[in-house]
Amino acid sequence: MITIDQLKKQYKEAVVLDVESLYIPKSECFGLVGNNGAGKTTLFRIILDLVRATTGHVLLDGIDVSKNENWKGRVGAYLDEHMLLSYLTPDEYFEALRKIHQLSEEDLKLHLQKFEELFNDEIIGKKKYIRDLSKGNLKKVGIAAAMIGNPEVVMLDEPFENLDPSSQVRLKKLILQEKERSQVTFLISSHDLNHVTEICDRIVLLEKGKIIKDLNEKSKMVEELNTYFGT
Ligand SMILES: Nc1ncnc2c1ncn2[C@@H]1O[C@H](COP(=O)(O)OP(=O)(O)OP(=O)(O)O)[C@@H](O)[C@H]1O
Repeated sequence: MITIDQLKKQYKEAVVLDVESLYIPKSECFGLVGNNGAGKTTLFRIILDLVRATTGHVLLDGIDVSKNENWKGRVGAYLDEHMLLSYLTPDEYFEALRKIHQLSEEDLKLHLQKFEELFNDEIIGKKKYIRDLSKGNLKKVGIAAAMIGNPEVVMLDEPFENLDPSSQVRLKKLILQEKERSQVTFLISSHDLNHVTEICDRIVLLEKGKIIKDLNEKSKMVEELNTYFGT
């Protein structure tokens, strides 16, 4: 589904990403881990064409994301709060996205029902602007927004960060449900090794922009990552 080939990102002399080759198949739950500055967000931003690679390319089912717009309706993402419209309430924001994705009111209602447990009665109908939400609740709005319109690929940067423990468990359940029900391909970057190893089929470890481990055996994942991070 996603093919990455000879991808390099350089800022002046500094090479911050250098991925020779990476293939992410449909419906894989792909985890990306690495220390601060390893290049995780840069990789996500290049896949979303928010940042242009210095060399190489990212293909989504053969479409070069930097040369063609046709992939955009198939991918949902939440990287940070800059992706939200902070002057709207969550209800207004979801309504705007409903129109963009040309969904019926019933479709949106059904979509938001999936997030009822995660929202914990803090998000919908509260007449609070997005800019005034707590960090965890902001994240919940962003994740729900990323998944509107049944995208085939969902990219989440640090989805567990700032969520309370029960919300973290609810989010894991939701991701696994969506993967089962709709064969969504998830790309998840995280510093939370427990969560990411629990839900991901495969974990790639980045160090200084390079892939140094590509793990897909559950038992080995935990052991190898704990050894690497000294946890
Ligand atoms: N616009 C930019 N100009 C110069 N360097 C940049 C720019 N954007 C990112 N970088 C550098 O690229 C490297 C990778 O950053 P990136 O944000 O991708 O790391 P990360 O793995 O997501 O880190 P973290 O875990 O801290 O979020 C860092 O050294 C960062 O300083």
